[in-house]
Formats: sequence, C-alpha cells, structure tokens
Amino acid sequence: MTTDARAATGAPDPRTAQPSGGTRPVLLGQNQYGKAETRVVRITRDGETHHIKDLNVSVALSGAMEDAHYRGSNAHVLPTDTAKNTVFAFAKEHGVESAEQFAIHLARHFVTSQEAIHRARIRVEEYGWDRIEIARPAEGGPGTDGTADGRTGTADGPTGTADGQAGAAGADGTAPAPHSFVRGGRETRTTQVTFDGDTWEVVSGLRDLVVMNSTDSEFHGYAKDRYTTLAETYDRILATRVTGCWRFGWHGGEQPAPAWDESYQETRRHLLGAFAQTYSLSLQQTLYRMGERIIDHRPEIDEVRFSLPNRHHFLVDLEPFGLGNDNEVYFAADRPFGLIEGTVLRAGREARIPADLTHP
Ligand SMILES: O=c1[nH]c(=O)c2[nH]c(=O)[nH]c2[nH]1
Repeated sequence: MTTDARAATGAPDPRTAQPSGGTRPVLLGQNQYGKAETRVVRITRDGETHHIKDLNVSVALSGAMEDAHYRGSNAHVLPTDTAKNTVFAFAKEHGVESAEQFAIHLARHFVTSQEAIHRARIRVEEYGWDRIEIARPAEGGPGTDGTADGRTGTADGPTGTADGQAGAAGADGTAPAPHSFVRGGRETRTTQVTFDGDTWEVVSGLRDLVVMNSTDSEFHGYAKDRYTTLAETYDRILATRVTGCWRFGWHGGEQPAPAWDESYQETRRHLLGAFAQTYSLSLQQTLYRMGERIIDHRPEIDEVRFSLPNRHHFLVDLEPFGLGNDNEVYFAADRPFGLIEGTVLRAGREARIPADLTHP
C-alpha cells in the first residue's frame, strides 16, 4: 500500500509504528540471519589438471538488529543475497585452501566490514571428489601431451579434495584422470567458524563416516529389569555411522593457526585407528577411546564430541531351514537404533561444543 493510500484508510504506517516491546512485555531474544547452504564449486586449473573444492556454505550473522525486528528498518541489514554473493566472490578471489581457512576469511569479512554485525558464524560442509582411474594411453599416443608429466600422487582419501596430481600410472596401467571425478565416500567434512571481532572458535568434524568391526565387540553385564529381553553377547558386529566434531584450542591473535587439512586427515586417521583397535565392551567405551586417542595425539584439539548410532546387526535364525548360523548371517536393522553420544575433553578445558551440533 502506498503512503497516500494508507493515510486515506487510516491504517498505521508500519514504518513508524512503535515496537510492541514499548507497550507490552515482549522483547526480541537471540536472533541471527544469513544465507544458508550456498553451494559453491571452485575449480583451480593447473593446465590440463583440475582441482575441485565442493562446498556447502551457511552464513549466520548477528548484532545490532533490534531496529530491523521492531521497526522494520533495514539500515543494518546486509542482504542475505549479498552474503551468497560474497561466498562466490571469495571463492574466486581467495580460492579455497581449506574449509576452515575459507570460513575464517568470510567471518572476518562480515564482522570487520559491517559495523552492525558483531558476530559471524560460518558453517561449511565439504564434499570429496576422487579422480577417476583411467587406462593410461600408450607411450607417445594421443592424449599424452601435457598431462603425463610424471608427477605422482592420488586423490587424498574419501573426503579428500581430489588434490592429488594426475598423471602417474598405477601398477595396473591406470592413471588418475586429470579432470574426471567420482564423488568420494558418503562421508562429509564439516566446519563451523565463529568470530565476534576478538576471538575465534573453530569446531571441525565429519559426518556419515560408516565403519564396522565384524568381531572384537561384546555387550553383557548390563542392568536388567522386567522388560529386558536382550541376550548377552560375547561376539557381535559393531557398526556405526560416525558424526563427530572437534574444537580447536586456537582463538586467533598471536597464536599460529593449525594446519587445517593436515589436522583433519590425522584426526580422522586416529578416530578410525581407535575404532579398529579397541576391543569393545560397549559403543560407549569405543566412543571414549576414539576421543581419547584424538586428544592424546592432536595437541591443537581440546574437545571432541561424537554421535554414534548403533547399527544393530542381529543373527538370523536359520533353524527353520535346517541351517546353523555360526555368526555368519545377520539382519542389518536400520531402525530403531541405539544412539550413543558423548564429549571427551582435555583435562582443565571447558566443554563448549553444543550437544545439538552433531545433529545438523
Ligand atoms: O554398545 C552398546 N551400548 C548400549 O548401551 C546398548 N544397549 C543395547 O541394547 N545394546 C547396546 N550396545
């Protein structure tokens, strides 16, 4: 409605109406806004060889937003559309060295360039791509120009970023394709960076890392009541889909930032190592050992939190078919599932990872 039309009807002008907080006991509480899930793919071209970073970036900004909510004044509101554009522009201008570094650039930009924005929280999910292995062309044949330059390397793991150099032949006569990729395992690397103008907090992690031990797992000696029917077991499958977050001790200032990619790969390695090497009496115990191994080996990390669904595998009764089942055939139930969650902390540090962060 135009201003004149509104005046004619006597309707209040929303631009000058008083905030309800002025007359009623109603106040604005915590609020934030931004653009969620900007999908950005950054390709870096090194001749024929391309490198891919595939990110899902969510920006949440907060600060002096009372007028926006009470009065509809947008003077302090940097549009969410601008936040999206900034993600794309920064991918171009700064590249994507690591998920953490990219999030740090963005958080710093919003807090330092907009007076009204006092805090920025950037969440990044990174999807891995592996190079497709292709038959290596015959020596001197078509297609060897430029790419077969003798550099070695492979895509750097399931959530890696296809950063291996293409061109080196495997023993089976294949070589990583220079610019053809297949989505890595279903696991996703995650990070959340928060900056309030002074202090940084970085919580990185992963989700959907599916792991299984086909033995070395027992579960017995548990509390029982009249509804307990579970049979005690001394040999079972232990399988879970790991969602984990770890908080860095780094808060900015003079402290040098951790080497983000190396830290991620090593943390993931320790997590998997602890899962594989723990003789498990419960998933709770395995969770603790995974966190403990990370805290023991990665001094840059102060706190780890896991959410571990227990993917129950039940032995199938094959007796109706006249068959035995010596821990060979299982029914993999998808629901309901036990859900084991917990935080493992460096002594003397505060637990700060919110319980719901492992449930994005
Ligand atoms: O590792 C386990 N922890 C539990 O708490 C639990 N509860 C259950 O029924 N099975 C299991 N397994």
